[in-house]
Parts: sequence; structure tokens; C-alpha cells
Amino acid sequence: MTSPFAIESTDLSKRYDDEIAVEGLDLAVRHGSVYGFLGPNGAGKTTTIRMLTTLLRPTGGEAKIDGVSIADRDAVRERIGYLPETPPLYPELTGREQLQYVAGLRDLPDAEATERIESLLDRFDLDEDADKRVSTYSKGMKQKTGIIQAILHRPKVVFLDEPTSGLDPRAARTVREVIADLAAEDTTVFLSTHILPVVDELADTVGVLFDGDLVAEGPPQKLKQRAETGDERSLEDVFLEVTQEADLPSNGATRTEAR
Ligand SMILES: Nc1ncnc2c1ncn2[C@@H]1O[C@H](COP(=O)(O)OP(=O)(O)OP(=O)(O)O)[C@@H](O)[C@H]1O
Repeated sequence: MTSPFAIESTDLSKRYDDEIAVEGLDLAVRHGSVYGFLGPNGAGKTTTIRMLTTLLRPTGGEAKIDGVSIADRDAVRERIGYLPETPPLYPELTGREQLQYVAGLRDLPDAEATERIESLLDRFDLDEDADKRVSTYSKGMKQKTGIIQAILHRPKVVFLDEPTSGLDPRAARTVREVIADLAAEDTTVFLSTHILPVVDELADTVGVLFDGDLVAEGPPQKLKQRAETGDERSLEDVFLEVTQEADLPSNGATRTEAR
């Protein structure tokens, strides 16, 4: 039977010399869902994403993407798209050339590549600037190009690190709509961001990482529900609480489960 999970990790860990960046991470992210991956600066989010996207070798544990071990780099890379914090772009290419280049790397047939590139350029309001060099692009224009190249080949799983970073409100809304569309088409979206309303709106499940450890996980609605009183609090309240609680060893950090 095929696994219901697009992303699975067991005891995934990364140690840099004596610094433990990620410790024993267990993830199970369903196909076609949006997973909001939260955590304070330095919590280990980028390290986790770099391991799941095969860019960094774990020092412990195992993970599978769409059923394929991250040890099988080529097979995993075929299945994923990744928008890192700084999108990898060639400044001397135009936006359109950059996307054509990526479509070529992904072996997209020419006609499909052209159709996909043009429709995404149009959707992100980048069509009029597509023949300018990337070196002349604003931060937001580079970010839009980075997002398009991450989803161009219709990956099964897409990892987005702060996708709305540097985007104006209209473009940020487009990104939110694109994420919802991807999930509706059964693409799994692993979304790392500090912008909690975006996660609240889009995520099926939220995971909060703190000091390399998952300290809370569940659907946003459940996490926001106070168990004792039934009152609702904001996702920001939840975030502040679980990342502070875990900070105080005397409190005995517990994982808030609300699956
Ligand atoms: N190449 C490296 N060498 C040594 N330590 C590293 C390296 N990369 C990351 N770290 C450490 O690992 C921990 C996790 O870093 P990581 O970049 O994964 O955090 P993050 O959650 O993505 O943070 P942010 O929200 O600030 O982007 C930090 O303590 C960081 O200093």
C-alpha cells in the first residue's frame, strides 16, 4: 500500500560539531496538505528543509519524500520544488530565460514549458518585465521568479521558505492563492514562515519547532482552542506560549498534540 504521507521523517537529526540544530524530528505530512512549519529564529527550520530537500545530509534518522528515501537524491529532486530564502537566479539571464533554463533542467517539453511559464508570469504580474535581466529586478521580482521556478514542473511536494518575503500585498495574496490551488491539485506544500496569519489561513497542520524539537503540532483551529476553557486564542499566543514553555526546563516542556 502506498503511504498516505508525502513527507515522513523518523528521528531526523542534524548536528553541527557540538551544536544540535535538529533533534529527533518525526514528521508525517499528508499528500495534498499544507504544513505550516513555524519556529523562532535558529530553531532549525532551514536545516530541516535542507535535509528534506537532499541539500544537507542528516547526522541521524531517516526521511522519505513521496515514499522515496532522501538518500536517493535524484529521485527525490524529481519530486520536489524548493524556494529557499534567497532564490538561486542567474543575474545575467532575463526572467523568462531563467525560467526556460529551469524548465530545461526539469526536462519539461517545450510547448508545456512555454505554456506554463507564460501563464505563471502573467499570474504573478511579471510578464511585462520578463525580458529584463534578473540583475535589474527588485527583491519582490526576484522572489516571484523564485516562486515560479519552484512550482514550474508541478512537483509533488513543494518547500517554501518565507514565500511572501519582500512581496507587495497584491503579490502576497497571489502567493496565498497559488498555495491553496497547489493543495487543491494534490501538491503537498511545506510552508515555513514567520507570518502567522498566512499559516492560520492556509495550513491544515501547524508544527512549531523550538531548539530543534517539535514542541506543538496540530490543526490551527485545535491549537488555538484552550483545552481548559474552550476559549480561542490567536496562533501568535500559541507560538509565544509553546516556545517560551519549552525554554524553561523547570516547566518540563511538553509537546502540545492536537492532531
Ligand atoms: N552551517 C552551520 N554550521 C553551524 N551551525 C549551523 C549551521 N547552519 C545552521 N546552524 C545552527 O543550527 C541552528 C538552526 O539553524 P537554522 O538556520 O536551521 O534555523 P531557522 O529555524 O531556519 O532560523 P531562521 O528563522 O532565523 O531562518 C542554529 O543554532 C544555527 O546557528
